[in-house]
Amino acid sequence: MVLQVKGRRQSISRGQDDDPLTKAMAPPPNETEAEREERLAAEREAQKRSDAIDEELNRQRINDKKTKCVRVLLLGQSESGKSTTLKNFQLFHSPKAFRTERASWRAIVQLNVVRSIKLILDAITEAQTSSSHSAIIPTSDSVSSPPSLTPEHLRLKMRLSPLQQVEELLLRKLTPAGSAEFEATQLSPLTNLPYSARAGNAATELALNSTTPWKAAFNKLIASTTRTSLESQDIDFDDPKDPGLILNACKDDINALWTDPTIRQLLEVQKIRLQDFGGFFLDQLERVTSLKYVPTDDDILRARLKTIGVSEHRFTLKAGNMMSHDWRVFDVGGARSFRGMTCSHLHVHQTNNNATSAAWVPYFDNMDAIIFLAPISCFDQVLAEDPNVNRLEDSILLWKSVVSNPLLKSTDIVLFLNKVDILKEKLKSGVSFGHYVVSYGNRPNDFESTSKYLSKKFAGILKQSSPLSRTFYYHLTTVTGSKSSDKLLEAFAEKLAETLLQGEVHVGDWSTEEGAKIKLTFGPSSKKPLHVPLIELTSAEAASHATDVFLDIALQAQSRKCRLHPDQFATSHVSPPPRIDTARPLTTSTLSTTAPRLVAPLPHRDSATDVDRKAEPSGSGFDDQKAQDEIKALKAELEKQKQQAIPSISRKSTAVPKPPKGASLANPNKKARKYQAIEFESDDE
Ligand SMILES: Nc1nc2c(ncn2[C@@H]2O[C@H](COP(=O)(O)OP(=O)(O)OP(=O)(O)O)[C@@H](O)[C@H]2O)c(=O)[nH]1
Ligand SMILES: [Mg+2]
Repeated sequence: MVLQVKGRRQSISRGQDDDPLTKAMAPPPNETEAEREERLAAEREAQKRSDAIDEELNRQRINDKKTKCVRVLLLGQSESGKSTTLKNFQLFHSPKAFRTERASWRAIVQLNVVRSIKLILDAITEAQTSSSHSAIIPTSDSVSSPPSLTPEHLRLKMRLSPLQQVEELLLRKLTPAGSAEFEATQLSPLTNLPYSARAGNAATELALNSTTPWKAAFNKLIASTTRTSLESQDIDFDDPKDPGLILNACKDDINALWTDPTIRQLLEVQKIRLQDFGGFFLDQLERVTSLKYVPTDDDILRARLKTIGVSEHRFTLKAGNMMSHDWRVFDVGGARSFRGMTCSHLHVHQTNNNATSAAWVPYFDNMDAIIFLAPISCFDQVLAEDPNVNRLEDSILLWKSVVSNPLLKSTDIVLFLNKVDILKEKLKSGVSFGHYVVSYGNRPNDFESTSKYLSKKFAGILKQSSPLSRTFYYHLTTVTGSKSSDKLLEAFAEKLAETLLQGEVHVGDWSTEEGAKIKLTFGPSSKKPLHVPLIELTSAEAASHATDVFLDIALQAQSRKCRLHPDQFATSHVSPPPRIDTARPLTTSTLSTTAPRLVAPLPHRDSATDVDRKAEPSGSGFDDQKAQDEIKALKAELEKQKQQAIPSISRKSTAVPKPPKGASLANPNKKARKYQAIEFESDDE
């Protein structure tokens, strides 16, 4: 009988006999009836245990729902803004935790700077290899003639070679010892380029696996000797191996490269608009390469680090008098290889969207809501993963596959039409939306019309493709955006930080002796500097006071901790703030009056008023009659200045020549053909 069984198995599949699993599972060849009974009983018991575990898991899942845990999944293509949205959640609901990670984000911002420079250096290299250069420049393009590089450009390129070392140092800091967790130490490919030649050379982007404890790894490496006064984050500014030292030493060369008109022209010819890339910080070089640089909240939102895998973040949200809710937000990697979805069933342009790892689908079960991010500014860009696919086209395909997925039929989906700021800027600079989205035709090339058009298209797809009817929720978003009031404050804080860096606040008569009269001078190079003796402080207190107060004002004002009351901001348009003339150094009058003017009239007490209070060194010399008189005189002068003031705070960076606008980012004909292939079911407007 046993032989018969064996024979039957052999007849089913000879190969199975070699399979070790089949061998292990097979009953012993000479099993008796009693043994067989015993084995079957054991198997039944094992099955029972397995069912009990399944039941328990199910119960936990139902309990999760009962305990009002809100589960939100962030979806969208790579660079759509998922992780940035998550950072916003963290910033607003666990700001303390968010800010304790500044030290780690400092390294990411520095890496982003290095990345931008490398992209420029690559562009120079490409220009140098003239034969390939002429092959990739579309001859029909009016701005295609490459500018001539001078020996100075090549010298700059050579002088910036130590940046390679900065990158290595930063990566070593961020990556746990011996691990190869970084997807690559190479930097991002130029994803807005039409040239297929680039795709072959495309290096992978800076990325960290969500399971990599990169922040912890970074923190461990930081010695605790020198600390800033900012919210317990640890940055060792005195570390001789701080990569920021090299970056700081290279800052003039970096600036020379970035502001060079020939280089700007070269970037334009090669259709590189660095400003549109995530992690762009070159317009703020002075600040981000300063030795004491600490990232602001906005910097963290702008810093680019590609997500690999899936990460889960938990918050407790309390809205008004409502019960608090536990939220779980899941952030996934949006690059094609991490989606695990296929769009092959779609009738639009067939994409090579095959899954290599089914990372998204397991998270579809049990979600309360999905936030889907579609970056609408990218209508003229191609995917990093596939330079033949238009990014907007990819977003539409992905949206269609998500809303039509049966597993998600009862899940609410909220659409964020994101990167509105970049879209506005692009349209304003003359890039034609209709050129790429052919069905848009000759409609106005403005934000209102294009965003309305796109929202209707996304709504149409939802309506046609959802298995069950659902409400269309959508928002036009800029997830990196600060409020305009914050922007004004940020401009001020930047100016103040710049002034500090330039030495426009000067600590004189320095002494560590007890009772020494240390003098604080605002705007020492202006006509009327303001001297404030710090007579009531000990020298140690004065030192700490001067450092803490001004670092706090400059750095914390840039964070969202300090807000202008909206009304206050509105009036500042009517009665503009004093002009800070960048042609001359910040004067005493602007410094001593701008800070209180911006933050003091807040109607309620908040962190901003705390900062303000700290900003006035009361009891530290302001009772000095001479100083008081000077302040009065300066205030009068300020009033006079206000009459002539212009309604904006001009910044030094505005003096830097901006790149010429109006250049399209990719080969228009190629993109237009690609995108034309998308069939919107109806084009009723
Ligand atoms: N200007 C602007 N930049 C944005 C906006 N949203 C996101 N970014 C930037 O775009 C870059 C990419 O954003 P991420 O949040 O990392 O994108 P992601 O969807 O998580 O990408 P993956 O992790 O690759 O899936 C970051 O540098 C962001 O700062 C926006 O609304 N405006
Ligand atoms: Mg991400």
